[in-house]
Amino acid sequence: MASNGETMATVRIIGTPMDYGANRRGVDMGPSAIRYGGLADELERAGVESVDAGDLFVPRAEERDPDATPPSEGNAKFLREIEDVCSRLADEVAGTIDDGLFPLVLGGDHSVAIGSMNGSARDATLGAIWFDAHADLNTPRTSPSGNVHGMALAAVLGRGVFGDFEWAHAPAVRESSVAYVGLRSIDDRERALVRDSEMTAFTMSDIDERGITAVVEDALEVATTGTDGIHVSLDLDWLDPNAAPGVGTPVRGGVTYREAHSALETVSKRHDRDNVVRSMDVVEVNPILDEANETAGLAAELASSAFGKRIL
Ligand SMILES: NC(=[NH2+])NCCC[C@H](N)C(=O)O
Ligand SMILES: [Mn+2]
Ligand SMILES: [Mn+2]
Repeated sequence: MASNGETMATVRIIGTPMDYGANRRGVDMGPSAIRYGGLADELERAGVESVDAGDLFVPRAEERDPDATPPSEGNAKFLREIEDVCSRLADEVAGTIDDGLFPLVLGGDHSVAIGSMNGSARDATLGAIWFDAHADLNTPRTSPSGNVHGMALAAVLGRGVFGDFEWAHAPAVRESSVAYVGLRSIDDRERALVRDSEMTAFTMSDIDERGITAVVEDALEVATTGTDGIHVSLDLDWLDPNAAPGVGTPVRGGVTYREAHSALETVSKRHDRDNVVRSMDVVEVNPILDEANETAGLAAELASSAFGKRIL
């Protein structure tokens, strides 16, 4: 993530057009919308080389074999479809890192992070920063919706039934190395899970009080301490709906356009110094709900800020 591309590895874009985790509502069109929103140009302007691996194959649920294992686990909708996609995504991400490239995964709903993080954590202990309005820490037992995007982080951490699923649980991601930034919408049963966890949770109130830079610097400390590198997971509903209307689960009171850029620049500056970021995903862009592709364009811009784009 060097500002002028001196030390930044080539970025490999991996589209994952999956909407199963959001109960199939259009977020599968995110990868095309983000590309159309100017991702390659934005990266080029940041001085970052990129290659596009195209999109992972995501079968339509109607085509699944009716004799295969049951589609869901308890209340978790489309869990088998998500397992199939995330297992292949994990291989892609791990292979990309092996090739010395930097995986940038375009979602898709937030359950793609299960695949990205499992791939990134295959040969390394991995910290993470979760930029999101939501904690995504439900399990099939606690989820009010049954939507796996609200369980993505719980899956990676092996909580509840996910502890039995090798494709979901990444033991090389320790809870104490995960930091949330920007939380503001947590379900009743999820609140205790977050409070009792070993994760560090920076809410919107923390950002109000301390400013985005101090909070992101602390989050970087949490995620880099005792790990080989970090995963950056960017859910576009982290931003205020004024800036990012094209998401399935918008929540008022999010970060502004400027705060978002500033946060990712802070990540990028740290990466310039210490080469800490291993992988990133940009998720939850829903073109059906967007206004003239604004949210997808913003996703492209924010990715390039993360990779070193500067104003001057
Ligand atoms: N990645 C997301 N947008 N997650 C939204 C989750 C919403 C809610 N907490 C749920 O479990 O259904
Ligand atoms: Mn999320
Ligand atoms: Mn969210």
